[in-house]
Amino acid sequence: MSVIVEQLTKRFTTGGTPAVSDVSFHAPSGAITTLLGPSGAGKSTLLRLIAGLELPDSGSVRIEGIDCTHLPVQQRGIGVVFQSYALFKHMTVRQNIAFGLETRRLPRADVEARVDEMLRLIQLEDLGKRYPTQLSGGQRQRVAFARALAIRPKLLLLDEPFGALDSRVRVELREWLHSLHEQTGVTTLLVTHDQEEALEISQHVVVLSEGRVAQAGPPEDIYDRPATPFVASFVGGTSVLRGHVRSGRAEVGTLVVQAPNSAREGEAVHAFVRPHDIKLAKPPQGTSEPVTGRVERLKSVGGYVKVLLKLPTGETVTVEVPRSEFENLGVVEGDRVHADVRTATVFLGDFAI
Ligand SMILES: Nc1ncnc2c1ncn2[C@@H]1O[C@H](COP(=O)(O)OP(=O)(O)OP(=O)(O)O)[C@@H](O)[C@H]1O
Repeated sequence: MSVIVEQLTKRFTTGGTPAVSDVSFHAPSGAITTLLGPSGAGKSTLLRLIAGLELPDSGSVRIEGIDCTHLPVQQRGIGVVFQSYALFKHMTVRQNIAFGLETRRLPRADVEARVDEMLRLIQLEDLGKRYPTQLSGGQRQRVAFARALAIRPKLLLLDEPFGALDSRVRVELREWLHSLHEQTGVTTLLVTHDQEEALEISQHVVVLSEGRVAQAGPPEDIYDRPATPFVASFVGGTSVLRGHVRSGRAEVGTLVVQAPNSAREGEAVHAFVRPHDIKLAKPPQGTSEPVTGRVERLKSVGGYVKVLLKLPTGETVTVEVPRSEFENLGVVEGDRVHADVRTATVFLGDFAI
């Protein structure tokens, strides 16, 4: 059960900028595919086009090999969960889960059995008689999943399903979705702007920017081998440094990193450096040897310390140092330090980001 989207374009205003522009991608069968991108990238519009809640100007959507581009929502075999719970307030949890089954006129006993199965799946067996207002946000969202899955959809579409929840519940439900997916194996498309969520729970990621696909592939590829400066800066909390190619290496500020093989002497470069890919060292006391930069700010964030390093060029680099390592380092704000870049992604050329 895969989804193939081909050259999909959608404009909301005639002659205006398309919300989705010539988008093609493949969501593999049985996998979780995330549509990842910043606000306004076109993620929800794309999901709504696949669901049949919007019609494209051009292009096609194929679900399980069938061209669904112009099929009504009910005939696409999909389940949808939105950010806002969208449960029926006047119905109990059981009635909400049964809703889709009843509209399909299934025998009563089959409906009851399926609702019981769904309540077990979402681990809310004891709450079937409650109304949505008597549930926590996380529980409501689990009911929304049960309702979407009850009809045995071929495809599950999730539009920021954890977006309205606090960060602790979000992380819990992320784990929960992972195991739910292991149990059901339903092909899933998840819209999120949260890169950690995308990298953690999906097997395939489609990064969108301004209505277009910036890169698609397994999460490791997106993280380790970003194809464009946009992907490199959007995924991984990178610092961007400008510089030039000198003797086959990229000199960015006081840092030196590997340049692409095709680099020409003197060519402009942008280096994208991840916060945990820099190693800091304090120069021995009393030496006047040149350093990489000065520690402008230190901020302890849970298990690591965020160090803002100011380079002589005026550029700043964010470095994340594990707490234990930071204590051995012994630096305070204002200290001058050495920095070594373990790895960086370098793009050639002069461009705006
Ligand atoms: N019904 C609509 N009418 C007009 N413009 C729309 C409509 N829906 C979306 N847009 C526009 O299309 C573009 C893409 O919006 P979309 O909601 O798909 O982005 P998104 O990536 O899901 O963003 P977010 O993460 O903020 O929800 C935006 O510029 C938005 O203003």
